[in-house]
Amino acid sequence: MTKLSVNINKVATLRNARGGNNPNVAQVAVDCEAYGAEGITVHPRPDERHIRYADVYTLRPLVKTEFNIEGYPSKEFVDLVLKVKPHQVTLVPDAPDQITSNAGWDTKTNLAFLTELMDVFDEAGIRTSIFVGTDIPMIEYAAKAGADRVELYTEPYASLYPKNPEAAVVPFVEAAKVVRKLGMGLNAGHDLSLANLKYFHDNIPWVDEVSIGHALICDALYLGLKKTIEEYKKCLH
Ligand SMILES: CC(=O)[C@@H](O)[C@H](O)COP(=O)(O)O
Ligand SMILES: NCC(=O)COP(=O)(O)O
Repeated sequence: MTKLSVNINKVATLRNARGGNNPNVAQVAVDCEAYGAEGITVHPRPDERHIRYADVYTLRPLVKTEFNIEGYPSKEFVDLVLKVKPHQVTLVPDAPDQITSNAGWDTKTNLAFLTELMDVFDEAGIRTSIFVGTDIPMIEYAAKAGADRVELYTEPYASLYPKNPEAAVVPFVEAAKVVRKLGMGLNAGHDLSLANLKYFHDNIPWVDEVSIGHALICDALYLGLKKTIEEYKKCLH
């Protein structure tokens, strides 16, 4: 079964626009779970332009499904994750001022750095995931670093999908097969949407979890949050 983890960054973006507490990010997380989300993802960035470090502490006792914290492993981020102890931490190689994630790790160059981090999080009992592209050696080095899972960066799939779905998914199927062979769990995310999720899942039904934020929150403007989550879950069956 593939779990749907809702990334609530964009809910925080809207809240931050006025400086108050509307929408209430914590309540939205609770409601996402009530509507069927099997996880909540947050990606705190150094400028706190959406999810703030304080939100992460607030959310921890409220999230009853799976809490996934994504981000670049700066000292502040690692300290936050070790204090909050989510179910899963996903390491993403983003620069501090990056608009959004736009690549996976070079796991070969960063092998020593990532291995050390995997050890730290393992010791704290937190499942680890490394954000990677579909380049097979990058997946193999993520396994060498000791990651429990990888998260495939799906933006290249999402951008090619409207023109050529088959060509878009082929590298992801190949990468997903390697992940399975190496005995790691498989996550996927970035720009997944109601338009492209079902085809992705039909081709890679063994994906453990997808984390979806931007498109899902946009769809919720039209469909409402409950119906939106139900529609995304239908794509995963
Ligand atoms: C790793 C990843 O693909 C997502 O976490 C994405 O970066 C969401 O972050 P933004 O909401 O800041 O775009
Ligand atoms: N890990 C990907 C994620 O959490 C959400 O990415 P997006 O759907 O906002 O592009």
